[in-house]
Amino acid sequence: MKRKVVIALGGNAIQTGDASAEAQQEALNRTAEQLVGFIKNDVEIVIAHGNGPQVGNILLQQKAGDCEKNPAMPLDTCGAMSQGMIGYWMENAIDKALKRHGIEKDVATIVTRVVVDQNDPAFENPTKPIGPFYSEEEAKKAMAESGAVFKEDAGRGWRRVVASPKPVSIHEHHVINSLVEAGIITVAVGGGGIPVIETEEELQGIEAVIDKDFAAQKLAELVDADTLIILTGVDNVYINYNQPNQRKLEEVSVAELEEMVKEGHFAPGSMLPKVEAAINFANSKPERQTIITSLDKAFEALEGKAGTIVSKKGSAVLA
Ligand SMILES: Nc1ncnc2c1ncn2[C@@H]1O[C@H](COP(=O)(O)OP(=O)(O)O)[C@@H](O)[C@H]1O
Ligand SMILES: NC(=O)OP(=O)(O)O
Repeated sequence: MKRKVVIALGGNAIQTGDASAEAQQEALNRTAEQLVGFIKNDVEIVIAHGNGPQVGNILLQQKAGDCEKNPAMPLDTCGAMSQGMIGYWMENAIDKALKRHGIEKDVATIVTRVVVDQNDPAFENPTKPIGPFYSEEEAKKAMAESGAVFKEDAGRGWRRVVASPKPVSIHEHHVINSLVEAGIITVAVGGGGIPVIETEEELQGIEAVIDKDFAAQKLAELVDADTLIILTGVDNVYINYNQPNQRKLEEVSVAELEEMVKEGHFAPGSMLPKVEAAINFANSKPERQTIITSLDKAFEALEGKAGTIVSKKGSAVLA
């Protein structure tokens, strides 16, 4: 049986500072080249990606110009725009990479709606940073003028924050699974998916941005993937991160990682959601594993030779 892997791409896979279309497409060309390793080895992949910088910028662009003739779109619709934009760039980048390697395979993007609970406490406490960074002075001025919430983002500056409810279900998961089973490289739950709530009549968009790591975890469960790979800016997860006594996690069990969460080793706005998503997926079935690593190490990690590998039984190897 072929391996089925859901890959969640971190921010640096798409944007490394320069927010222009050219720079983001260039970053995706490099990302696609790394992903070819999976395809060459006959691994079926679903690609999920973030959208924090992009959806924030799209939201800002809504305010430009004549808002009567050119009305601003709400955040859920901006999320859909970011899925289309990044999916389009990703398709181009993957097509080019496949061509360079002489591989014939199709790639498709699914505009994905993700159902959330309208009573999720996240709606009362916005935490998801989107868009550009500001100085404290600029952020406080924008808060006073617009009522939007801005918070300091991990020592990097101030950013707007919006609600980030947990994904409950993924409306298009059957379609996504059909594509993957048909051997099509599938881009899905972009930006964590478009947040919707279920009413009796319809799926209704709601203003929020879902965390892509949690959405990728939910999708990996629903398409019955064997592995969830969370790609980010580091090769491994660390305990005592950035301290003289930091230690790299290689193979780790769910129970061991849960203990480390309790000890406060993982930063809430960055590594903690990844670790939580990793635990949830690995815990969902004994044969499932989650890998957290960098894009460069992704394929090596799938072979068990790199990254932090989380499974139900694990075997904590602290290097
Ligand atoms: N305990 C930890 N171990 C490893 N990295 C950590 C840890 N705590 C925080 N980090 C930081 O979190 C980053 C990942 O979060 P972030 O950049 O927000 O994610 P993304 O790649 O999805 O954009 C890592 O690149 C690293 O700098
Ligand atoms: N939606 C989301 O999780 O985006 P980032 O990964 O860019 O924060």
